[in-house]
This record gives sequence, C-alpha cells and structure tokens, in this order.
Amino acid sequence: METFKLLSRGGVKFNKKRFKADMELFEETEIKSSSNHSSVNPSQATLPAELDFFKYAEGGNPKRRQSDGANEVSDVARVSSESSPPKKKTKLDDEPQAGPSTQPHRVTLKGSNPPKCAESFEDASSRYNIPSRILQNLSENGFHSPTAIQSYGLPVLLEKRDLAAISPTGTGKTLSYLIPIMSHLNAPISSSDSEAGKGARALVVAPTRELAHQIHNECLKLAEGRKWRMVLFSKASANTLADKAVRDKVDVIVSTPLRLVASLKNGSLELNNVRHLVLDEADRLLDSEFLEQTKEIIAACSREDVQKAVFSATLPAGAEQVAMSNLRDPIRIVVGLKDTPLPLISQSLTYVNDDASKLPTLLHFLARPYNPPIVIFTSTQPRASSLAEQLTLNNIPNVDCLHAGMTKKERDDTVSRMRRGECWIMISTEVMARGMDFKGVRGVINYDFPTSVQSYIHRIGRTGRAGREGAAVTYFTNDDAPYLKPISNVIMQSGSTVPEWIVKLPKPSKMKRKLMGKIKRDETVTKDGSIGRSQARRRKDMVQGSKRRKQVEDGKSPSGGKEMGSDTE
Ligand SMILES: Nc1ncnc2c1ncn2[C@@H]1O[C@H](COP(=O)(O)OP(=O)(O)OP(=O)(O)O)[C@@H](O)[C@H]1O
Repeated sequence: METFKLLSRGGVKFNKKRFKADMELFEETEIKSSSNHSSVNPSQATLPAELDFFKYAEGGNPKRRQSDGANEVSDVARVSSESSPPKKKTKLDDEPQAGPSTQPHRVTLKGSNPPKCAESFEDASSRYNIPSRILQNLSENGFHSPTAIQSYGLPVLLEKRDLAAISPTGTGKTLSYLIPIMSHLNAPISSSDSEAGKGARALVVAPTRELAHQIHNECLKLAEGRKWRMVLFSKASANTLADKAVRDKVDVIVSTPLRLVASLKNGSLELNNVRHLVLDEADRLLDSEFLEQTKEIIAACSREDVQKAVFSATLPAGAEQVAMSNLRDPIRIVVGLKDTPLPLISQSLTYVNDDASKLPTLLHFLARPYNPPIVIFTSTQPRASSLAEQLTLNNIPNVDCLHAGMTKKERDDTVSRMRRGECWIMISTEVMARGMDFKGVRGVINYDFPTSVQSYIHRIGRTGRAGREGAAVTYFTNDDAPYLKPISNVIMQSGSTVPEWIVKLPKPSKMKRKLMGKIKRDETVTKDGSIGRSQARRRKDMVQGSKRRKQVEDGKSPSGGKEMGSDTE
C-alpha cells in the first residue's frame, strides 16, 4: 500500500506507446445518456442555479410528475419557471462548464399544517429568531440563499416538528438540520446560567466515520464565535467523555452508531437530555446492518419532547415505513423526484466484455485528457487496493485509495489529500458512496456495478454537487446485464435516455434483484490477459530496479560483491 502511494506521487504520464497494442484490443463501447442541460446566467443569482430550485423551469418527466402527484394528499409546491438555452451534456473528459445548468424540480410536502417555506435565510430568521451570529457565519461561508430543502426544511424543524426529508445528493441537507439545531441551542450548556439541563442536547448520527467527521466540521463552521461544545464521537473523545463532569458540558454530539452504542452499553454515555435527534443517510441507518443500533439510540433519547428528523437522498418504501413509525406527526418533504439523481449529472453505461477487460478500458480512458478529480467505485476492499496498485504501476499519477480496511490515519490522510486537491483519482468502496462532499469531483466511474439502485444514486452523487455539473460512467459486463433495467430506469427518470434494447429488458425478479452487484469477482482486478502479462513484466522490472538501487545504497554492486562504480557487465 505504502509503496504504491509513494509511486503514485510521481506525476508521470501513462505510457501510451507501451500499451498501444493492448489498448487497441479494448476499444470501449459507450452508451451515452442524452440529457440536455440548460444554463442560466450565473451572475443573476448568488446561489448556484441547481440549488436555486425556485427559479427552475416548470416541467420534468411528465409521466413521473403525474403519477407522483396523484398519490400525494399534500401541498405540492411547484417551482417557478425560467427558460434557458440547451447546453451540451457533460462528459468525464470535458472541460468544466462555465455556468451551472437548470433542470425542472419541484418540492412535495405531506403532513398536517406544514409551515410556509422560507424565501431567504433572513425570512427564516425573522420568523423563527435564527441568531444573527449564525446568519453571519452562513454568509461568511458563502451561503447566501437557502436551497430547496433548506427553504422547506428549516421552518419545519424550527417549529420543532418531526421531519422526513428526501432531497437529491449535494443539495445541502446538512445545513437544513444544522441551522435549526444551532438556533435552538441558545446559551452553551457549560454557562453557569444555562437552563438546558445536563448533557448533549442534539445528536446527529451518520453511517461512516468520514461522514460524521465532515458533519462535525460543518457544525464548527456554523458555530464559529459561539462557545458551544460540539463533539465528534470517536475512541478518544469517548474516553474523555467517560468523565461525567465533562460530558455534562457537551452541547452537540456527532457520531456513527457503533461507537455510540458501545458507550451507551458500558454506561459511559446517556442521551436523556437530547432534544434534537437527526439520522443522516437514514435509509442506511435503518437497514439491517444498523437497525438494531439505531433503535437503541432512538430509545436512549428518552425525552418525551425529542424532535426527530431523518434525511437522505433515497428512502425506499421499507425504510420510509420504519422511519415514519418513529416520527410524531411528521412532515415529509421530497425535493425533485424521489430516488432520482439530479439531471445535472450526465450518466452513461459502458459495456465491457468481462471483468478482466475493465482495467484496459479504464487505462484507455485515463490515457486521454480528463478532468480530475474522479472517484472510482469497486465492489470490495481488495479490489480497490488492487486497482489503485495497477493504476500506479501503469504510471497514473496521484492515485489514492479509501476503504474501511485501512487504518484511521490512512483514511484521514487520504481524505485530507482529496480536500487539498492532491488526489486526482480516488478509488473507493461503498464507504465513500454516501454523504462525502468533495466539491470539485468531476466524475464518477462505477468500475464494479453497484449493488442497488440506492447505491448507484449515492455513488454518482459524489459528483454534480452544489450546483456543479458532473458525469458518471457505469461499466457493465454480461454478468451485470440482468441488473441493468433498474439502473436504466433511474437514468431515464433523471431525464436521460438509454438505448432501446436496455429499456426492453425484462424487469429482474425479486430474487434476482437481491443478487444485484453480488457477482463473484476476483480479489485482484487483472487476470492473465495480455495487459496483465505486460504489467507482470513491468512489476518484475520495478522490483529488480528497486533491489539494484538498494544494493547500490548498501555499497554493494548490483551484480554482487564488487564495489560501486565497478564495471560489472
Ligand atoms: N445554501 C447554500 N448555498 C450554496 N451552497 C450550499 C448551500 N447549502 C449547502 N451548500 C453546499 O452544497 C454542498 C452539498 O451539501 P451537503 O453535503 O449538505 O449535501 P447533501 O444534500 O447532504 O448531499 P448527500 O446526499 O450526498 O449527503 C456542500 O458543499 C455545501 O457547502
């Protein structure tokens, strides 16, 4: 791992000449989506156009619009219109678009007496007393107008109502719950005159450590200038908080479920003062892997008046039912079409003959000009490591890898490199699929087919964030073909088209859907193909070269025995 990281910093170009013959064998077949993006003059709005849902043109997928609306007993708030010229679709190797595109969106509200949306942060502040310091922090961080989920979500949470919020990836869900939490906190619990009881008053739960870390950072930005104690629950902070006197003075906790439940179980944490509980990536937290822990956390938040909110870009029916059963008289907000990515992510499917052909296909793509950074998803940790190694061996610069099998330090370092723009290609597993906000990600490649529609939506949502355009490519082999249909439906729902033969594919059975993405794949990403052999030769050369250099450093001749500088050949 360390070796390839060192090698990957070289900034060397892919040797096209060397692999020319191999590359020609593997010309990729691309099936492009045909989403028509349109643009607005960015100077007209302080908010990126995709986030400015109130200026969107009327429209969308008419079929979906009708059927969706028919089932709602709620207010349907359609966004107003602004027409704009069509714009060419974004490809992974395109230059970044000068201005963001617009697509139709709508906001659907369901529930009893939903409050009126907030037109601006100031509007929300005048109605609900958002402290001026929070407004100042929003402005200083470049957040001048609310996104759709913020406009509709803020009043609901500020009125202390329970909320289920479904809004596409990258549309600002984090601030939708952090602003109300901070507005409700008032004086820090540590201040002597605080009436706030003892212990954390707000808890945010997220499925991965990286996401919890990111949310904690957003908390710190928003709380700048206030003396609230915001804790990212980790092994170290759990030890510190084992002291009751310390934990009584904490205002907000952000955590993953595992860590929290461990502390609840050993009695070193109580959540009986929590008034605001947020489940971010709720469908993940309510799936079978986390459900028991999530239930324990909900039960531990024992105050009768605890306000609960669930957020996600996807909420399948089963998870929604569980979520709703835990909420009291909730408001449900859906931005855009449920379980549908934003149309500003151009999506395409690329056929590759078999698993062994994926690496040459990827190398072929990387041999051409492309816009970094890109995120590549594989199905397993060994495959992520193996792919990172293969790219490095092929002289692709600035490759990094992030998966749950790495140490905390390795993971933190990788995320930092990504944030500093030092990583051009991030190879990861599902651990990075949800919530991670690296603003400039230009594209996503699903090297291995996603395991579910939700996984697909979250993975591709690492690009096209905060109003930027992005591109997503999904490789599929013959083995994946039976599972193309659900993904192609998502692509079509978000306004793109897919080839007719895919549209005509039969719907996979329930049984088959369960097997989606669970195809047995090798732990390494290359087999004994011609590329594999040339790489093996290259690897051998590198190992021998490294041995020779070591011998030279040790003062030995590479051929053995003779002094450095001797003529050994
Ligand atoms: N009002 C705003 N104006 C401009 N940018 C915003 C605004 N609110 C949030 N953003 C930016 O949008 C980006 C996406 O926000 P966030 O990570 O909260 O999205 P999300 O909806 O939670 O996405 P995901 O579903 O992937 O978790 C962030 O970079 C954030 O800083």
